[in-house]
Amino acid sequence: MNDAPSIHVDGLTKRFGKLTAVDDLTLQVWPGEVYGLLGPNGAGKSTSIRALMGFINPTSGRVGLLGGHARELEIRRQAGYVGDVTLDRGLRAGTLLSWYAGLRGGVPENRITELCSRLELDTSRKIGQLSTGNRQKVSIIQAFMHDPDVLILDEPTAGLDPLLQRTVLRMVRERRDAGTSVLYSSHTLPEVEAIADRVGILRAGALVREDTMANIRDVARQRLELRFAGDVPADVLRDAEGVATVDADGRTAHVVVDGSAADLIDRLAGLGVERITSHDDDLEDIFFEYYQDEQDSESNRDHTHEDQGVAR
Ligand SMILES: Nc1ncnc2c1ncn2[C@@H]1O[C@H](COP(=O)(O)OP(=O)(O)OP(=O)(O)O)[C@@H](O)[C@H]1O
Repeated sequence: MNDAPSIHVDGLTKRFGKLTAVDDLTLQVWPGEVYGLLGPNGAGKSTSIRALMGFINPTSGRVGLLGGHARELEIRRQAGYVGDVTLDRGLRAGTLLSWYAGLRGGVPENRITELCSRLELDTSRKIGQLSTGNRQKVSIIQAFMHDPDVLILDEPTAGLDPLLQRTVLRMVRERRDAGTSVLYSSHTLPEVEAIADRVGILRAGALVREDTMANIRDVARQRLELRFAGDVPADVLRDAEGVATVDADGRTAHVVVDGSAADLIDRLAGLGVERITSHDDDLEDIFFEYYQDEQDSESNRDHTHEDQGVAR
């Protein structure tokens, strides 16, 4: 890992009237890392990202990209952003992409063609005639076309079908492997789980948990369904390390394990297990804990809306 983060947010606070949208947020993203910013609607993800991009001024705290600020042209040239990108509806997609290429100091034509074909974008159509998903593709292509050193992606797969979502995740991984720092905001867990090396959970504007995806997986609960050839050896299962609960139902046992299932699997040898099913909701438990509380606190928050004149 390099010794300086490419993206840093230090004590960022953003208030809109009485509403604290972002509350003392601190995070760093290192070269070659994807940082997943996860949180329910209204948690403050977009506001943090807008401040990071220099579209709005922080109430307090500091933000930085590549040792400078996103408002500096040289820094902006090395950054890619997907989020509130306003696209000129009257222009053809191809013309707009060429214009973006010019802003970036020139991008080889075949790079743009390659991205358009990966995302299946028809560049001859006018932006105003494109569906939401196709407009999102234009936004993604302009962000990736110049192989940026930092990528700030605010819900980049919004409006895309599952196949294209996977293409975008693959594109993000390719940039990450090339050393790009990626801040990836999403409100869906499976997406963040699939892409992030580290994850920060934002709730009511504050970071309530930050950890590596690997650590979160290590402590996450697992729900296993074990089907035995004969009776369920419930006592053996209960004795295994990490096993929280065992429910026997005929020849099937429903077992909840905290963390590693290694000891349980060792003990199962020779006990006639015919089938093991793992339910993929282990991580969701962790996240739902936070989401649940968020719904309560959201309803208590003061939603004073002020137009702060977002600059683009
Ligand atoms: N210009 C603004 N004026 C007033 N309130 C605002 C403004 N922009 C955002 N907010 C409020 O700040 C809070 C955080 O919003 P933000 O858009 O950052 O959340 P988010 O996590 O990105 O949510 P989503 O997933 O829905 O995009 C919300 O309560 C929102 O209503």
